[in-house]
Amino acid sequence: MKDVQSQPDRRNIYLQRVGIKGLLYPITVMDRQKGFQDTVATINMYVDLPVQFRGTHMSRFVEVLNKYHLGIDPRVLGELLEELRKKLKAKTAVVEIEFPYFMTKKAPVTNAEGFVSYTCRIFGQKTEEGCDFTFSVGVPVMTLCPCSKEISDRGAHNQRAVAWVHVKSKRLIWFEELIQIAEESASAPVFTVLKRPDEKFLTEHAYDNPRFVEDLAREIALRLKSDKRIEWYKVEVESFESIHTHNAYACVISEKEDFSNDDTSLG
Ligand SMILES: Nc1nc2c(ncn2[C@@H]2O[C@H](COP(=O)(O)OP(=O)(O)OP(=O)(O)O)[C@@H](O)[C@H]2O)c(=O)[nH]1
Repeated sequence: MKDVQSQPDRRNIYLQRVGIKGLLYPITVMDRQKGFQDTVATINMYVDLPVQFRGTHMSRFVEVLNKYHLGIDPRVLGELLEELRKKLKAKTAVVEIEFPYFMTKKAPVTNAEGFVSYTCRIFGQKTEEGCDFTFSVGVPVMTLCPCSKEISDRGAHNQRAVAWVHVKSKRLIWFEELIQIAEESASAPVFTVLKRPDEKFLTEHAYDNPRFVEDLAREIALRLKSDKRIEWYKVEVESFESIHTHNAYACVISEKEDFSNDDTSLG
């Protein structure tokens, strides 16, 4: 059978990224409470393609993933990326993994339990220089507006928001730790199961902790800045404003790195 992908190409155009996108795949991730958690990921995998090749060998991406998809952690991902580079004769290999991560949360007053899902992302890149990983988690929270509270005789507009926390770190940081930082920094966390006593508590707790999106981004950044394990961070807060047709947004990127490392654009 002719191997079209291996045919020479004469257009002299280097392709930074070729590969597969949107692969739904079962994975196992580390879980601080239970050891491991099975979930379903959407995976993108890319390599670079030198000018002389017509196409990459797409079947090899999934062949490599088949060997490594259990126990997704940085060591395993480093080996997966190195094997991709070798199998596809590439200089750079990239993997992007997004998955729902479930934690059981107890309501603040009644301890009623329910699963809350958090969107987690792992970005990994391997070049001749080495390996680079960014871990991200989107945390749903509540924000209550400080201005609305200050100027109104009664009440204050409040809404759900999402705080995206992106970190590069020297040592393992649990997603649970980043989730806790975001929830403690917001006006209030959000839950799946809430009884009336819980609802009363959260309503009053949020009112006592008003937060602009700027406040929440800064509060989270302060906590990340003081964590010696963290080499780089980016915090994005987007609040789904209850009184606007648009959202409010704030972003802070750690001053340690330039923006070129910013492989965490949302969407
Ligand atoms: N490079 C490339 N491959 C594509 C594209 N669209 C589909 N493919 C598929 O990629 C698959 C080929 O993958 P390869 O890994 O080259 O398959 P193979 O040559 O049998 O496997 P190897 O012997 O490992 O190279 C086929 O199913 C192609 O149809 C494309 O746009 N670009």
